[in-house]
Amino acid sequence: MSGDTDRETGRSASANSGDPPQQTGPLAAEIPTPDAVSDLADSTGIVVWHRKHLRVEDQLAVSRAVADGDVFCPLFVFDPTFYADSGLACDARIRLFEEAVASLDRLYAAAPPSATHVDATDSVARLADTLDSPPITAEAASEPPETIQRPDSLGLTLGYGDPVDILSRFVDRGWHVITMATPTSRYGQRRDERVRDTCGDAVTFVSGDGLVRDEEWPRSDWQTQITEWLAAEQHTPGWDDHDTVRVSIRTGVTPAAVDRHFDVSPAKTQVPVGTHRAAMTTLREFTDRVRSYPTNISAPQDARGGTSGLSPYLNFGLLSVRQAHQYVVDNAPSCRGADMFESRLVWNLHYNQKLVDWPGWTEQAVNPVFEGRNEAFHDPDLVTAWKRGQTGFPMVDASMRCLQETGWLNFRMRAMCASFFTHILHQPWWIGADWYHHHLIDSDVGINYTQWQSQAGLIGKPSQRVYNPRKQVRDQDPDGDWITRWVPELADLPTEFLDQPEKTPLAIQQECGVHVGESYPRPVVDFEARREQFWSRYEAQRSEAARKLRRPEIAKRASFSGGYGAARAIADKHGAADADAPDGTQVSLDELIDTDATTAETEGAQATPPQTNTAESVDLTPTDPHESSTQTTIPTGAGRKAGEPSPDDRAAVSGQRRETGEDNEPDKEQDVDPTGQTRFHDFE
Ligand SMILES: Cc1cc2nc3c(=O)[nH]c(=O)nc-3n(C[C@H](O)[C@H](O)[C@H](O)COP(=O)(O)OP(=O)(O)OC[C@H]3O[C@@H](n4cnc5c(N)ncnc54)[C@H](O)[C@@H]3O)c2cc1C
Repeated sequence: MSGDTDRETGRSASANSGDPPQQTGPLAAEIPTPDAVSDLADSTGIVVWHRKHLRVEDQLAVSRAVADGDVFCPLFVFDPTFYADSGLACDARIRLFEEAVASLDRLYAAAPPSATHVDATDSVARLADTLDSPPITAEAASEPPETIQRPDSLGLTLGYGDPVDILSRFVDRGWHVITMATPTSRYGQRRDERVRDTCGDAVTFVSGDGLVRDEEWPRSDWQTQITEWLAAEQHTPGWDDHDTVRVSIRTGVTPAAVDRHFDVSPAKTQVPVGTHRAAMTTLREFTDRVRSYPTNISAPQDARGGTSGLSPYLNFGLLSVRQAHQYVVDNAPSCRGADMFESRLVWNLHYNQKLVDWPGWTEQAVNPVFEGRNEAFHDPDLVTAWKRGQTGFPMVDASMRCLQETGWLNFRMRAMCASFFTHILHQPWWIGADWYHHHLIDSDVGINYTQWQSQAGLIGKPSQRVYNPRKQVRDQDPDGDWITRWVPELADLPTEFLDQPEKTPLAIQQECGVHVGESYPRPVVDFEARREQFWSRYEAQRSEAARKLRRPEIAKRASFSGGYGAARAIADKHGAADADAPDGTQVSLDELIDTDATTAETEGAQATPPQTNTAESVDLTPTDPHESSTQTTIPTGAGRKAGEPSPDDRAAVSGQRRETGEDNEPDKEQDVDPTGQTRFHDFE
């Protein structure tokens, strides 16, 4: 990935300049040994390290700690890295997160067993040098709101500094650490590796989120595993079944102090509050109106109050995906809205599984054929026009302004703006993905970056979506209510010109006082010409990209829900005829054995005859020298759902919405292929 010039956090530079703040509590000497707290000899002390998964119910680390520990200490560490420029989160998301930590603190404070409090006086004193220092921009810092204040009786132990350092202090004092594994990349991945290296056997990452880890082919039978996990009993901490003692160390660190120190000043509007009560209320209210969900997904003004609004809560884990799923299954009427919602929760898992399978999604194009795509066309002026909502395409501009002001957009508008950025403006995908990641209050790395790569067409599937923002005006906002809410300078333009203001006759512009090119920009690019350029460039790489999917390591990265079988089916059907040899693709023994069965299952009646592999193209040597060829696992693709389109593939299946009201309906223009080549019907 090239430079960071297009990244923007919005945080004032001064807040992060100068020396990094001191590490603070709890200090090693202030951490009691487990024996000292429980009065039992050789007692087991467990720290539950919360990162995401900010809840106590259906939280495997919490349940394990309560069951297995004599003493347990729930801990959250404010990591200054997330507040620094490199953190990439807008202040609204940071505040929401702080609210969630404070809310978790209150949940613990109210939960049995009541805590043994330990005062960490040295840490508190050190705070004077760090968090209690005056805010950087005194006039800008307002008093943090009630939602991030701590309760009198503390629940969590709060630390501030490098989590690795603080966790190792606990380990040195005889504690074990348990935490929920989370799909991470970049800094989070490196931090987790440092924790493993530093704490060794004393730290356990548990996989309690339904995702499949530590398997060579995680997508093997994935759908079945997910379905079973969603229906399985939730993890409930056995507060009453165990005599576990809870410890809370009073360090003086509070969400409010951290917030004030970093001058967190959310500027967004309509942002939900980050409490567990609000999460539950949101879920209940959505369940009550779930019947109308299908008709409220596509139009941005309907979606704001019509989709669930649960994404920030699911992202920070105030609710688990399973809790939301089971609540709807148990309480919603049987209807299409409930079915659609439940399947979207599976999509959440599907995309997060992708990040588990390959953390590189944030940095590299998943298909190497597309690495560096559009870098040569990088045009900072076009990027700025897109970010600021000044492209001359009203639906794009309304969406981008709405994103910046509220931190939320519905799926269709997110996808349309991503498609426009990469396919029409021809800009590097990661700049747009980082921009979304900064502004979205629900930004989930596992969904945002994988969706971006998918929308940008970097996977290597033959199907592509190019949204037409003019058509979206006609379809989703025919009266222009939403557009003129966000692009008020078009309010007086007659509605029939809102899809293409530049086509408004001059006399009408004169009459209504909207002068295109002055009060509102002309289109920054020629849409049709740009779209044609995109298609021809894409066609030139399409078969090579499809062919790459045959390589096991690329198929693993792409992480189709249909597993390796789905990737190979695409390669066989759309890759170049000399599929294997030129790029040195290595095919495992089991893959060869499995070819017929898998291909037939994935493609059904349309199965492409299996390729005959030449001797040169086949490497029968297992890549791991410790692994004999018989130990090589069978690549996925077997099973009932093999080769079935993944959620993103489904987006390419036409006609679905007309029948189902599905949001992912391809637009009519998309079905018309100007070059006469296969686009949308490949998976039908
Ligand atoms: C380019 C792009 C970036 C995106 N980035 C994010 C992101 O960072 N975080 C995020 O939660 N969603 C993201 N989405 C997916 C989707 O737009 C949001 O989940 C949805 O708009 C959130 O609103 P909601 O909770 O009311 O959704 P609902 O329609 O009520 O859906 C319920 C939940 O299902 C999941 N879900 C819904 N649609 C999708 C989808 N297409 N893919 C994966 N999961 C889905 C989410 O967890 C969501 O909260 C992105 C989509 C695109 C096209």
